[in-house]
Order: sequence, then structure tokens, then C-alpha cells
Amino acid sequence: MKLRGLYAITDSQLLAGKFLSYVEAALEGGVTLLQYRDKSSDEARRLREAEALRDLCERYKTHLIINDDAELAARLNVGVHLGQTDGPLMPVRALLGRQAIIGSTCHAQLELAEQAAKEGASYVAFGRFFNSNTKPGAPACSLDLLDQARGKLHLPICAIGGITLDNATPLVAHGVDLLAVVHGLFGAENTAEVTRRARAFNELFKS
Ligand SMILES: Cc1ncc(COP(=O)(O)OP(=O)(O)O)c(N)n1
Ligand SMILES: Cc1nc(C(=O)O)sc1CCOP(=O)(O)O
Ligand SMILES: [Mg+2]
Repeated sequence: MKLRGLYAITDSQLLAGKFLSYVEAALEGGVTLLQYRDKSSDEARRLREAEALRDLCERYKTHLIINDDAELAARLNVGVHLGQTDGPLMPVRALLGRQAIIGSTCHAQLELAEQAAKEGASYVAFGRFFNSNTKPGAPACSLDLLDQARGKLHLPICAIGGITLDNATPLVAHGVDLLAVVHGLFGAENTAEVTRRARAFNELFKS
């Protein structure tokens, strides 16, 4: 399985009232991974929305990833993204199985990525690269780290944090496989613009 291209991440506030239409518009433009990121504790809504996304992803042959919640990922038989405070990776790998996609947040630290690789991560995520409206407090990361990571790691590298069509090109040039985007994709005025942006993000991987 080749993990390369746009990694779309949902935001429950940004997508209020247009959740599925905007996600489907992104899928229409091409999405390699779709992350369901909802920080609320409304379990019933989370299950309902995640199930709807799983069905959409099946239709578009896209991989669904659940943020933070390995139990929900196991229930839906999809992947999971774990941050440094979301618990250890190895038991989650045992729970979800060898084929599952498991991502790991590594901030700006190569050592965290090497550890995640050893523990069986499917991809490692570095960030934030630019100012992020979604997560303003995230620690900053430089392009230099991407060069070091590319030399040392043999698994897909994801970049996150404030990525837009205007600033993403250098990330791809420095070896990023996955561009993880919230606002730069779903902050669009309408569904047609979401689809256009998704297509344009994917074009960056073709040159
Ligand atoms: C692809 C991707 N990379 C990083 C993160 C951030 O994960 P985490 O540090 O656990 O923070 P939250 O997203 O849970 O607030 C991510 N979700 N996805
Ligand atoms: C969820 C998240 N994690 C980050 C990190 O650096 O680990 S930055 C971020 C927010 C990404 O949203 P946007 O594309 O709107 O900046
Ligand atoms: Mg997390």
C-alpha cells in the first residue's frame, strides 16, 4: 500500500452543518488518507460520524484513520493516529493487526520517529510547519528535519500544521509523502473549491 498524497483531516467546528458534503467533495478530488478528528466526548455522535465516513471512504477507496481513539478504530476496522500522549503504539498494533494503518505524531524530533518506526508505525508525522489556526500551540518544525528524516527513515513521512496550496511545494521537495491539511482544504467557501484544492494538492506529488 502506497501512502503518498493528500491526508485530509476533519474539524468538527469548521465543518459544522456541511460535514459530509465537504468530506465527499475532498474525496472527489482525491484523498489518500482521511482522518476523523473530533475532540468532543459525545460518543454517540462520534460513532455515527465515523461510521458515515467509513462508508464514504469505502465508496471512494480511501483509508479512514481515527484520531486518538484506538477502540473506535478497532470497532470500525480502520486505522488510527496516535500522539505522544495518546498511549503506547505496540498494544494498538496488537489490537488492530498487522495490516492496519497506524500513524504517530513526532513533533520536531527524529528520535520519536525512529522509536515509532521500531514500534511498528505505518507513517510518522512531523509538524507544525506553518502557523496553524486549528492548533496554534503546536511546536514548530523545520525543513532541515525533513532532510534528516528522509535519510534515516524508511517509512512514509507526513507533514502537518498550517499547510496550504501556497506553502506546500517545499515540503514535497524535501521528501514529504503525505500532506496533512485541515484549514487549507476545508476552509474553502464551497464544495467545488474543496474539490479543486484536493486535486491541486495531489498535483504537487506529480512534478
Ligand atoms: C497526521 C497527524 N499528525 C499529527 C497529529 C496531531 O496528533 P496529536 O499530537 O495527538 O494531537 P491531536 O490531533 O490529537 O490534538 C494528527 N492528529 N494527525
Ligand atoms: C492536528 C494538528 N497537529 C499538529 C501538529 O503539529 O502536531 S498541527 C495540527 C493542526 C492542523 O490543522 P491546519 O492544517 O488547519 O493547520
Ligand atoms: Mg492525539
